[in-house]
Amino acid sequence: MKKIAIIGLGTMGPGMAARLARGGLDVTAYDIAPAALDRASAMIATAEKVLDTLGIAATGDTPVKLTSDLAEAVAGADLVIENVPEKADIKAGVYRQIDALIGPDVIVASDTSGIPITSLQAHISNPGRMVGMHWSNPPHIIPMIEVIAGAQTAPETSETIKTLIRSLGLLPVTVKKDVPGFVENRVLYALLREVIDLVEQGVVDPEDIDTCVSWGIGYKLAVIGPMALLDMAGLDIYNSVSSFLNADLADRKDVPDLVKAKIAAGTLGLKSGSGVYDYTPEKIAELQKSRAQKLVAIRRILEERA
Ligand SMILES: NC(=O)C1=CN([C@@H]2O[C@H](COP(=O)(O)OP(=O)(O)OC[C@H]3O[C@@H](n4cnc5c(N)ncnc54)[C@H](O)[C@@H]3O)[C@@H](O)[C@H]2O)C=CC1
Ligand SMILES: Cc1ncc(C(=O)O)c(C(=O)O)c1O
Repeated sequence: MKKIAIIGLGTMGPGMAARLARGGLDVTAYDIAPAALDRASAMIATAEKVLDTLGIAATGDTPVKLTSDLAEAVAGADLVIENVPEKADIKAGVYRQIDALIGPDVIVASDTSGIPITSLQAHISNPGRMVGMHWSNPPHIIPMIEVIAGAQTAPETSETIKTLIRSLGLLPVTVKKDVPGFVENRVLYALLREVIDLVEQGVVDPEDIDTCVSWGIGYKLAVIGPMALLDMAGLDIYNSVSSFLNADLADRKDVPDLVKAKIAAGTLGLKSGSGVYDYTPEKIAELQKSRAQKLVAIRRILEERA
């Protein structure tokens, strides 16, 4: 694996491009939107500084190349990673475009947050070469990457991606069934459903639930995984609490009203300056810097190299 094309340079693409290039890979990145290409250079430069802080030495010195030409991006690529919006029709259109430009042996990976790979690989002429490669945000800092095979993914395709992830010093997690949301987002969205419900019901304010989760279960889970936590608490305790609590937990099937109202108002979070909280441009810059510093410091401790 030498040459990688990244398609889509929004929230995820730039950090991923920087991380792969730091691993010695020859990365070319493409976006359909000129504004995204303009923003990408600064985002890649910021990610590179964080990688320096993480002590991840460069194994080559090929800088990420940016292009507005899809054919140029995928020319000679061994792997194409798709990072376009989480809309099945947009992704399908991109796969059809890529398919006409690449040979049958080129691996096509999707960073989809949870669209089953089996449905996406219907748009690729060699579906055996398509696989899910789900990074976590921010992709240059979080070392875990889910690898998901669709019904038609060849076992060697998944193996090649896992080998690549390990060669970068990152952690592949094999998702054994192509379920919506895979594993990480099934867990995260179970948490987010409950959190939003508690705020909507007036049980707790956003600031307090962030304190509760970050300094309670979040802090603990970084060291003790949830299955290990069951043993630490005692399965008898889980049995007692779950026998009355599970039936009371949020179970709504649709998008919560709080989120629908914010979307209707155009308040999407950091990207629009307001979401659950309000942000100034200065506050966003400060938050991104301090969050990266703290994530790097925690990662160094968890890797026992503080
Ligand atoms: N935002 C997050 O925290 C995470 C997102 N993901 C997934 O990664 C994928 C990308 O997500 P984001 O980076 O957040 O999205 P985004 O909306 O920030 O960026 C998507 C980029 O794709 C570009 N694009 C749209 N149509 C295109 C086309 N036809 N060809 C090339 N580029 C095109 C847009 O111009 C934009 O720059 C999605 O599937 C998402 O679910 C995965 C992990 C975390
Ligand atoms: C809210 C949210 N949704 C999806 C993802 C993802 O992993 O796809 C993330 C993330 O943090 O990476 C997320 O925060």
